[in-house]
Parts: sequence; C-alpha cells; structure tokens
Amino acid sequence: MSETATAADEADPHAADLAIATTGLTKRFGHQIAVNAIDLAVPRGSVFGFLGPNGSGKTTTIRVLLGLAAATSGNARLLGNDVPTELAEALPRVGALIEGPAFYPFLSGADNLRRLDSADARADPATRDARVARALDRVGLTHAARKRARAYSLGMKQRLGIAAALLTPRDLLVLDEPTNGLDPQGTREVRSLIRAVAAEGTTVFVSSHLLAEVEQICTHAAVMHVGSLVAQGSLDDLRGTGARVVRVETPDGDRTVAEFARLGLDAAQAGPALRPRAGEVVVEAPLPDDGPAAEDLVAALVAAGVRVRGFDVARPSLEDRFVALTGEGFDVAR
Ligand SMILES: Nc1ncnc2c1ncn2[C@@H]1O[C@H](COP(=O)(O)OP(=O)(O)OP(=O)(O)O)[C@@H](O)[C@H]1O
Repeated sequence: MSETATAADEADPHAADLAIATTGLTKRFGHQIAVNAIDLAVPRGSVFGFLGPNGSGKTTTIRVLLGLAAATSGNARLLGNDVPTELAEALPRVGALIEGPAFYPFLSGADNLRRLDSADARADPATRDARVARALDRVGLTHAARKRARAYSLGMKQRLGIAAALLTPRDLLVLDEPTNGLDPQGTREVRSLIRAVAAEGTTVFVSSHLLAEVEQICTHAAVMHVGSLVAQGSLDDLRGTGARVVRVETPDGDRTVAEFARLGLDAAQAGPALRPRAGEVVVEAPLPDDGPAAEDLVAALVAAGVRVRGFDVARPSLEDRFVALTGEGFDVAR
C-alpha cells in the first residue's frame, strides 16, 4: 500500500480513510446522464452497499471506478489513487467481479484459476498452486476443484469468480450484484463469504437492488436514484434520521387522536388496521425523542377509555426512508 500523502489527501484529511471517493462524478451516454455528479465516500473497512433499482447507474459507476469506462467529468480516487491516471497503482489491490464471471467451461475450477493467476505478471509461478488451493478453500470450493466449470451451479460460478478476485490479498473487493440469479442457498453462501472477507479487513463495495440484502450484510450504504446519489452513510445513520412514530390499533380512533393531542402529539388516523376487526383503525403520531415514554402513552390511552388492540413505537424502516427518498419501492426479496 502506498503511504505517500498525495495533494488530495492533504486537501481533505479524510481522503486517506476512504477506499473510494468521488466528487461530481458524471457519466453521459449521448444526451443521457447515467451517473449524475455523485460524491461517493466509502470508508476503508466498511461493507458498503451501493443500492438502487435496475438502471439507476450502479454498474456504470463501477465501470468508471475500475477504468473500464471514462468519466465525462468529475474526479474519482480508488484506494487513494486518482482514476484513471494512477489506476495502475490501485488495481493490483482491488479484486472485482462485475457482470458475471466468464470462465472456460471445459477447464476445471482450479485450472481456470491457474490460468487467471498466470496472467498476473506479479504472481510468482512457484507458489501458484498454493494460491489457487487457498482461494478455492476460502470460497468453499475445494471439493469441486477438479470439476469442469460448466458443471458448476450459478452459485458455484459466482464463488469461483470471487475466488479469482481474491487470488492475491486485496484491500478492496468490488462486487456488482453478486447474488443476482442465485437460489436461496447460493445467495446465503455468497453473503456469508462477503462477511468473512470483510472480517479479514478487506473493504467490500457491493452493488445491489435488494434492500434486505444491504441490511443484512452492509455497515454503510449509498442510494442511487436515476443516476443521482440521494443518501449515503452508515446504516445506523440512515435509519436514525427518521423520527420515531407511535402507532395504535384501536376501535376508538377519535378518542385516541384527542388523547394524543392532550399529550402534545400531532396524531392522525392512518387508515384501517392491517387485519381490521369491526371499526378498528390505525392512529399514528410522530413521537419526538424527548416525548412521553411508550408505557406512559399506553397508560394514558387506557385511562382515557381507549381500547388498545395494538401498540408500537418504531423508527421508519430503511425501506420507508428509501421509498421516501426515491419515490420507488425496493425489491424486498430476501
Ligand atoms: N454503454 C451504454 N450506452 C448507452 N447507455 C448506457 C450504457 N450503459 C448504461 N447505459 C444506461 O445508463 C443507465 C444506467 O445503467 P446502469 O447499468 O449503470 O444501471 P444499474 O443501476 O447498474 O442497473 P442494472 O442493475 O440494471 O445494471 C441506464 O439507463 C442504461 O440504459
């Protein structure tokens, strides 16, 4: 790793803490803006979810970061190195899996990795077999090392792709939709592999259109919406910015609203309950962090003669937040 402080590091004291940093990064295809002036800040050591629906610009951003496409304007740094002028310095420390790995179908998994390793001028041929064996072991494919790649399941191919990306130690692993098309078992395998790689200190930048996936494996996230970055930060920060909401299911809607008003809460009926019983409604009110405690609210409602059938205090879920930001639903498949 280069320890030399660059001009940009001096200008921004946090730059050295970032595995990926972009400012105003823009990519146009003709008149279409695929990536619109995004400022990404991916902390070193994070598992960073790059979240957005299909077509929101994730793959294009990744292609620019890896030097596979040229930015129209803006700046990007990968592991502290300018993209594209210093990319050659960063790339040996970056493993990437984008748009599905391509393997020779008639070669075994191990032979595919050997070929890729031999294409790396820095890789010592004398230790090649050991590297390949370790990479296969890491992704749980030792048992299938001699099997032809064409006989691998999609999940095994994806893991072989990650093994290829991890043939040499990496500071950053970039994965574009790594669980796309996988069955639940393959999905679990790839996700636990990502956690294991991150636990060893590698920063992982993973794009996904699945909010649940990002919630399960990521420490940080950025949300893309038609080419723009609409939010980023730690998952706790992204969750925490929404105010708490108290929610009551009751047949006594008007009385609940009145009691909440007496307690200083701005309540409103929010439609019928999910599984309504006769006349039951949901009443919701924003609950400030210094507002009444949940147990006091319940006690006050009961004392006022409200029949409380359901009661809940929660912050809006990440999904609620992201739908509010992007105006779109996310695929919530697990
Ligand atoms: N080579 C290209 N030429 C023209 N338009 C492109 C090209 N590559 C991407 N686009 C357009 O740029 C926009 C962003 O695409 P991109 O593939 O980056 O999105 P994405 O978020 O990765 O979605 P997906 O998950 O579907 O790949 C889309 O509207 C796409 O059609």
